[in-house]
Amino acid sequence: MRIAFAGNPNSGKTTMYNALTGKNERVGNWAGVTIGRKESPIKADYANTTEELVAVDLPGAYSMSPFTPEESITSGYVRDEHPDAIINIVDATNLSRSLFFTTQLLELGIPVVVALNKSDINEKQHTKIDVDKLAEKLGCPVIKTVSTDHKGLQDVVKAAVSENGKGQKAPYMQAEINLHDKEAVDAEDRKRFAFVNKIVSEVEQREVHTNERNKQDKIDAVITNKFVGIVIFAVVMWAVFWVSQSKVGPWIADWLVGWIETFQGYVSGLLDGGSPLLQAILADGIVGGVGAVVGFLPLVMVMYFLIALLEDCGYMARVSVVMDPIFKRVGLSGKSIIPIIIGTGCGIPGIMASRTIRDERERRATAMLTTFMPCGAKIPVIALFAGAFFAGSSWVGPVMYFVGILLIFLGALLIKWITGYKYRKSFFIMELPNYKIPSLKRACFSMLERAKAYIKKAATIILVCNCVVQLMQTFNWHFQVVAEGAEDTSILATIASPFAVLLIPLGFGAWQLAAAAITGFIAKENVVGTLAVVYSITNFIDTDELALTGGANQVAMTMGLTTVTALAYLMFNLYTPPCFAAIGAMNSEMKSAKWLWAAIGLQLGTGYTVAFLVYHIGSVITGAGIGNGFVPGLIAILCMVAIVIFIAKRSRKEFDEEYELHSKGTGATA
Ligand SMILES: Nc1nc2c(ncn2[C@@H]2O[C@H](COP(=O)(O)OP(=O)(O)OP(=O)(O)O)[C@@H](O)[C@H]2O)c(=O)[nH]1
Ligand SMILES: [Mg+2]
Repeated sequence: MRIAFAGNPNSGKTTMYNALTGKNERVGNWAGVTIGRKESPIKADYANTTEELVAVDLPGAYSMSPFTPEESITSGYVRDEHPDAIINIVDATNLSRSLFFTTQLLELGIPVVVALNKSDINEKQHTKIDVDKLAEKLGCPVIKTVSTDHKGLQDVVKAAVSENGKGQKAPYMQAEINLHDKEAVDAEDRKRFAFVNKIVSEVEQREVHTNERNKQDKIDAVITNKFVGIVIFAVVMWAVFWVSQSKVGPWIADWLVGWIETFQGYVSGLLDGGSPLLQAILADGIVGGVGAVVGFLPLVMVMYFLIALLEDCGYMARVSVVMDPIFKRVGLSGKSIIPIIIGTGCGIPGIMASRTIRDERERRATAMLTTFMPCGAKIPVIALFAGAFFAGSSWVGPVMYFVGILLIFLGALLIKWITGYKYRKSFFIMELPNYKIPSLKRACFSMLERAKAYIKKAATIILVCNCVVQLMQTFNWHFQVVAEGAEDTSILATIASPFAVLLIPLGFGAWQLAAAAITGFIAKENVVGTLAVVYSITNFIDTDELALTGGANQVAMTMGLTTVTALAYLMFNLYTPPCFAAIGAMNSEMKSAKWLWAAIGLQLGTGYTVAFLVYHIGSVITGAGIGNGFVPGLIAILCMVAIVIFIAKRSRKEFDEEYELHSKGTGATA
């Protein structure tokens, strides 16, 4: 028997699902946490039958007429796959809104059991709901539950089992209307609301006590204030970074890296005098590769832990509200801020977080732009260049984040311009959940969940690629070990050289730099490791900690970059496409080859243009005059601009035609 869990967003479906199945699916104190359907058997101690009961957790929905991809998953599932029963999780603190959906579910002919969840909050607020009367009005069993305390869950499951196969009479039936006729649908919805409100007025008794509500409203007035809200947000994010990047994170990282170094030394010792192939694969490739990633995994994890706390207490939902007006100007959504923040840890979970954005165009644009925000893997690259070329100046890091934000806004404007956004309506409905004390346990789970995406990348792509790069660096095309001083005969050098030519207009046409940038697409942290190896400066760069350990001047000299070209190269690495794993995540979120290629094109173009501008403008400012390859570089950029204009024109035309057709169809005037 399959039991579907359906209800409004943030009503506690996943909490109940986790309690009944023993799973650990993501729970969060904001609407739209669950984005896909999940299935698992209900534990035997909750099921009073020998039959196997399978629980199906669904994304939250306000209505059976889908408005978002998540809502269509839910309505599609209950309508087309006919579960044997539906447990409708109702947020008891918001009865009238929840029952709208309940009455729609009751029309489907599938047995429904209503779980009046969060009834603990109602008790605290002295709100009384007459359960028997509600059950009678709805024509289905109604049971009070507290999912977080596992209260009432057994009864709910029992009721669902005993309703199986029974007929229920829908209390309200929608008239036959044309579902494409917006006005008719609106009129029907209003009637349904009136019906629901009448029930609520009969079964619910609210004690008018506005104190607590007022307190929350007062806090919200400050936190979501247009100006103060942004300042608070900046301070909160600064604190998150400070704790995760310079306090707790590094302590744990140092400790872990110590262990891995010992292990790497041990493996190298075992292989000493053995085959260089094994040495390249095992000690440098595998152990070194994992070490590089594990080195800053703790930083990312501590950050995710703190973000999870912020989400759970209800703050992140407010941040979306504060940021919405700003993001809306450039055609994104207030919710875009969450992927961008998460993306500062790792682009993959960041891109995945864009899934909760309702509008498809906004969602794709967010997934496309999120990785302009420097991720954790880019921090070692920034640190190396700051150390070697800018005397460790503290402005380098913040400037890179600032430019990242700027590029996100500019990119969003460009996408808005290309896609003819002005014709489209944008909605922003973000319910503000109640504030609550965040759960440490849940923050741990959330942190592990997000870190998993990251670890998976480390265990697969980075590991394999690191091995391949190590091999390509160690051997030449005759598969002989490359002699010292002849590094430019290695496989890697010969592959990277043609790319280096393309980089001359950016001020860094050496094969070593091209090779490092290429390995950067595998994983950005590779840039540092590859530079260390190709320039034989491993004595100054710790390839495990990916950090400059001294000799900043020698490193700068060996690389042969000026401060201007170094800055151009750094920015090129930061703002060109992210690593392959993140591109893979982009692909699965965008679900459109056209958008994916557009994203890669945009990122390549942006990185190239930024580096070009920094190099040539920087050269002029520092008195060196226009740099090398200005004309070919300019031609390349003008070609890119021409392509963008061409695409924009074409898509504009399509939109104009579509819009004209649409306005004629509905009789509206443009
Ligand atoms: N006080 C109280 N809080 C609850 C209860 N059930 C769930 N919550 C909280 O409600 C919030 C939302 O829970 P989820 O299980 O993620 O809600 P959901 O319905 O799956 O949400 P979406 O996936 O976004 O549709 C979390 O902060 C839970 O801790 C309950 O019975 N009482
Ligand atoms: Mg959920």
